[in-house]
Amino acid sequence: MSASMLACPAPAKLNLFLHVTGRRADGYHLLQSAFQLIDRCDTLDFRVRDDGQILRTNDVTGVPAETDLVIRAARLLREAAGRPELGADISVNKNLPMGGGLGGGSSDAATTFLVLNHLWQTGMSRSRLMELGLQLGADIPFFLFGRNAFAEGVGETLSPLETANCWFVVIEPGVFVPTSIIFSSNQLTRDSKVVRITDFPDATNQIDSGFGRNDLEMVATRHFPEIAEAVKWLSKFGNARMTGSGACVFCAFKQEDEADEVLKQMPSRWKSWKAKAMQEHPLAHLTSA
Ligand SMILES: C[C@](O)(CO)[C@H](O)COP(=O)(O)OP(=O)(O)OC[C@H]1O[C@@H](n2ccc(N)nc2=O)[C@H](O)[C@@H]1O
Ligand SMILES: Nc1ncnc2c1ncn2[C@@H]1O[C@H](COP(=O)(O)OP(=O)(O)OP(=O)(O)O)[C@@H](O)[C@H]1O
Repeated sequence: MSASMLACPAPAKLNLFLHVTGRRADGYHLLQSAFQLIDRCDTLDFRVRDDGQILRTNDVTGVPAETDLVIRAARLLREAAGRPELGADISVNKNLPMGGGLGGGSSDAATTFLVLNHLWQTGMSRSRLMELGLQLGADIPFFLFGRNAFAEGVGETLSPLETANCWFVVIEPGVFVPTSIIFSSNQLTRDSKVVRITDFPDATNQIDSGFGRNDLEMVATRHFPEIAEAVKWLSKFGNARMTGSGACVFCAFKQEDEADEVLKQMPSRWKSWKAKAMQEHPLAHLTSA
């Protein structure tokens, strides 16, 4: 077997809103969130090996290969398939900031599951891959689900969601936010009222409605003033909020030129960019239901 797939995309996500509605006995939090795919991506290269070795072929700053979710996903898939002879060379080209709330590591892992399941011909269904993904991280099932979603549970109960075909301006405030610090804070409110998926506005009203909020934002902005500053600045142009557990901050716009205008005015101390909403994961076709 000498198959390969190069420059495979691992897109980012934004949490359009994120409510914490409770806490499970194991400490994990019950959430409700709208997950939106955007066209800003990491990319990964895969080359199949037949000697049972799974290797990362490049360095990723701050992520030793042993702890990389990509390597852990490949090993877990091989183990679940019971095929110890399967191997791969994988390179991970990072474009998404770590600890940014954009789900970069989770998306890299999901792309690994999708591509290796295809190249190795391990024949796992999408729902089986989602079960495996959840063992490595709460955001991974969403990227395997393949489309925008209303999420419940710890993020693993997913329903398809219609979202606006809009543009986003995203600010990287330049701080790394460890997710566990935000969730373990005693300042975090954990009692948001449970909403129904039908309460989420339809695609035409989403941008103006400003539905919901990100409950993690209050804690993150107290720990990291840089995030508070970015939210304050971007709020001049619309309904700006943080994604996931931070640090990135975003605002939606109906037209691309509105996003361009905001980027022109952006203070130079922040890295910032625009991205377009995507309706489908670019690799969704690689697996069946
Ligand atoms: C905040 C979100 O980004 C929203 O998309 C995700 O729920 C976080 O997902 P993730 O980064 O994949 O998180 P994981 O690696 O599974 O968990 C990191 C840590 O966050 C906390 N955690 C995470 C998810 C969740 N529903 N409740 C939690 O309390 C746990 O302390 C966990 O140890
Ligand atoms: N391939 C990977 N890319 C990035 N981070 C990885 C990867 N593998 C493991 N990690 C670890 O995961 C941590 C979080 O990275 P990630 O980019 O997923 O953050 P995030 O965008 O805040 O995620 P989330 O939105 O899921 O909270 C990093 O600090 C890193 O140690």
